Amino acid sequence: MTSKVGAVATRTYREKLGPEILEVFDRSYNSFTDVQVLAGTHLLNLSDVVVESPTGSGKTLAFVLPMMRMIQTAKLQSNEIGALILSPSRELCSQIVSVIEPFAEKLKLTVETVTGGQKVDKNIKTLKNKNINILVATPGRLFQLIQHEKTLIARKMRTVQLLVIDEADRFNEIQFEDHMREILSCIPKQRRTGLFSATQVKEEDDLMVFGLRNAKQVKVSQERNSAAPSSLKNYFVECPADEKTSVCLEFIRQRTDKKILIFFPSCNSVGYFQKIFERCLTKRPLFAVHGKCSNPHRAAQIKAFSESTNGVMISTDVMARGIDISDIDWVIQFDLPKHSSWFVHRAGRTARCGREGNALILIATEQLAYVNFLDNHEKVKLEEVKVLTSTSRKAEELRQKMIKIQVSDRAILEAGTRAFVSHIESYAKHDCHLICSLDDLNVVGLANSYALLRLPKMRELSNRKDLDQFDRSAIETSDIKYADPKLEANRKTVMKEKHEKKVETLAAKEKKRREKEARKMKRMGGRYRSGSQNVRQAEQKRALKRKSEEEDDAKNDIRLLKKIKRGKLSKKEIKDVL
Ligand SMILES: Nc1ncnc2c1ncn2[C@@H]1O[C@H](COP(=O)(O)OP(=O)(O)OP(=O)(O)O)[C@@H](O)[C@H]1O
Repeated sequence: MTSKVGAVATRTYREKLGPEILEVFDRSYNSFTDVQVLAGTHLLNLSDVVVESPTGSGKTLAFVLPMMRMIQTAKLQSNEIGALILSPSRELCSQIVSVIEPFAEKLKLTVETVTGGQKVDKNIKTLKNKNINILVATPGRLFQLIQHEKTLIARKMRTVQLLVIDEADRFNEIQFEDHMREILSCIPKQRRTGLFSATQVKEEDDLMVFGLRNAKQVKVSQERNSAAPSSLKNYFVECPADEKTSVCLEFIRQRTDKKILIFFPSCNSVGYFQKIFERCLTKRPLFAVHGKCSNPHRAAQIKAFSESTNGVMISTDVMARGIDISDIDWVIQFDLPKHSSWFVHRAGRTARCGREGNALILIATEQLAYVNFLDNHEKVKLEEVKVLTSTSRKAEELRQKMIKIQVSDRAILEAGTRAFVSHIESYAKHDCHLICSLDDLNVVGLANSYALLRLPKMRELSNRKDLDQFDRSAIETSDIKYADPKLEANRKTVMKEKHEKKVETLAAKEKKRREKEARKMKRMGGRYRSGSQNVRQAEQKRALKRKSEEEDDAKNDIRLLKKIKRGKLSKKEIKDVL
């Protein structure tokens, strides 16, 4: 990496750090990187800093070195916390601690971490009983501890000289805002604050939340003002959506001696493709991590991948930021990242600190606009490559193989469906939906890349007209068994119970229907009966009425006849009668 910082500034900075810190630094490094001199100088001059420097440019030491010096000169008591470092993931926290430890050992300072995945009561015991000079924490866990022990934590942190926020632009995401506010309420305002990231927040009010005072802006960029290091070559390969998995595998197969990191959109995608890749890349060491794995598993997988020479790691964005594995040759992105700023962080897992590195993103034909977007908005220029060994015939052969793998174990069938669902859900939320919308995505093609046997019903796909192009497999999925005998036995029991419940429900429905029908007939019958009854009654009434009318007529006639016989009828009356 060519340095743009002058020799005088570098020398002055070295002198400020003091002999003990330099002794440890000189054991591992020949010279400072630019960001280390620029950011370190400002912090030691007691200025707040907002630092933006490409991935892999040495930002960790850019805050660790001045931090150690600040604590050393503050002459803290053994149980006083001098610095608080916040980082978004437990892996990054442990990575930062590993950089701090050699310096802490030399200066006889103590470092502790509080992160997710650790037991809360263990964290509280550590805070209560241990001497801590440097605390490295994930904001979520520290926030949780403050909820439990605010007084204790505020008391422990009243001597904090420096607050460092690593991957700072992440902390502007909604879920961190409350955490940040609560944490800042526990540390002194007269501290120094340093924000570090390869893609820094720009808006003033986004910076306000961190309590900065007259912060110095440190921007170290290389060509085209990009957050990507100049030693990183970025590529894209255009492929039909239904050939993505095939292209990805062919690309890996062509690089048998390379260490490759592949980003998938979700935990479920990582879980599913781990099972597929295990059966397709049989000779390659394969590793997988995602946010739902336990701490020990994640740490073990990352360590094993770091130590491998040609390993393939499939991961979610839990490895997208900060993770420092120096000899990754290729980073592959299976699909667009959820946030476009993450593209640089993902790709920046390679080409660390001046080393060469390559990154590839798989772009479906309908996503090509993303290439220009990256060029214009993330200052990242992508060069097109072809994966000539991947053909539509090979993609279909792979799809058939993936179907066979799913048929061999229901757990993989279900993992594939969950993976596809979470892929679509993630895609529906990415921040470039104006240029790469879900509506434009070839969902049926992507479903074939996942080798789905059935298209799952999803709210996100409910209005689509193209789903009937999906070739629904003739395989009866309900016949696919779990490979795990216990799961299969349980499934059979569940299916039997479901069947019996269904029979019962149908029988109950039928009974209810019959009863309802009977009641209806009864009502109808009654209404019918009462109807005919009424008719009869009406007829009877009419008959009675007729009868009484006839009787009245007969009586009138008799009365008239008598009048006529007695000559008592007037001419008019005779006329009326006739
Ligand atoms: N002065 C230096 N000389 C040589 N290598 C260095 C120097 N400082 C740091 N490195 C190495 O460079 C690599 C990247 O360092 P670091 O992880 O701090 O970069 P970063 O800028 O924080 O990257 P990211 O943005 O991905 O978090 C590490 O392997 C580190 O050991």
